[in-house]
Amino acid sequence: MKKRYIVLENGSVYEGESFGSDANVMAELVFNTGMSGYQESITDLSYRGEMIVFTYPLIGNYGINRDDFESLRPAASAIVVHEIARRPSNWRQMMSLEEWAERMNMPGITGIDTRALTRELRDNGVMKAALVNEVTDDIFSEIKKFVPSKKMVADATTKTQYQNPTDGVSIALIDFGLKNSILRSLAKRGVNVMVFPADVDAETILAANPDGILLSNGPGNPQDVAYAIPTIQTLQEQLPLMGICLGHQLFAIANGAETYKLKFGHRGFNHAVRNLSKERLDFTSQNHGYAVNRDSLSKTELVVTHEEINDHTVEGIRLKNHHAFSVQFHPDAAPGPHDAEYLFDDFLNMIENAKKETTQNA
Ligand SMILES: NC(=O)CC[C@H](N)C(=O)O
Repeated sequence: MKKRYIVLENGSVYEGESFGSDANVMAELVFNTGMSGYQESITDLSYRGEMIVFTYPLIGNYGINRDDFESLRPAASAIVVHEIARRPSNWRQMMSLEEWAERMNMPGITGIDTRALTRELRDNGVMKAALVNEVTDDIFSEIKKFVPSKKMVADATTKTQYQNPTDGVSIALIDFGLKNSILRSLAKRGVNVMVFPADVDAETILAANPDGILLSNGPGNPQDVAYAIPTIQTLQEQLPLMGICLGHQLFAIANGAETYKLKFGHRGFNHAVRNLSKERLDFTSQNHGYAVNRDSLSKTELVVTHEEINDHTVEGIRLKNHHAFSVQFHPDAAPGPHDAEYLFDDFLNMIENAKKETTQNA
């Protein structure tokens, strides 16, 4: 195997061995604490522009299967592992992670002390980094100069509108880089899903006559998706609305709140979240580097509904006097626990109640 290096913007260099593509890449280096679920994470479009360090020491031990894709190609820029499994074994396995990385041209590095690397990221915060074949003299200045794309959502979203038609309730899903498991969660509930590109306007959505609006997860900084804000503002006045992850952050911004970048984010699936109204704790699947600023909520009509139990960051909000709420975590799970899936049912109930109110007031 060929030697490869991870070079961090703070000057640290880690040596390992290449798998998959040996192209040089620059991205933000983040860590994921899931003990499994690498296939879902690597293909989750929210990871665009990010290189994932897996803290679990053996990655790839059950290979790649047909069912767990969150999108059909790798979304992460590269992956960093302590040890890539050489002999994966699982009844669902189609091929090894290594083989898939090669086919998909995804760069990877193995043989890294991921514990030391993660500690660096925890102490310093997430950093820009390069995965390279050679540590050149000018690599550090190149990393410093590297600016992550502000068009990640535009690159991840669907280019055309499409539908998963059923006779059920109709939900317009705005795709900021959606995970397949959101579609799976809606399909399981018989929802007629209409998926729209991220830059859709409110008129186009309203013309399709949906019963509710769902804002998906997605990559990058929510402040780079300012073009979606007027659409959200118009739609929340007319229809029940739910937001997930990036969709949650955009819903917050649309209502006057602010977002900020977390030091090292939440990426894993053992993040316990308290539902403040039900006094209920759920283990949740998370993948976010930004969060809603709690202090900024005081000047809005938003209330906090969920918080992370360790760092108390805002994990859910709702809009007073409206059928509209959002969560920072993934009720669709994948990877991770299904504790929070009830939120899709809450949303469908909300849509039912809103319909009843409209009929009563008519
Ligand atoms: N999973 C997501 O939707 C992530 C939202 C946003 N890109 C963040 O990192 O905070």
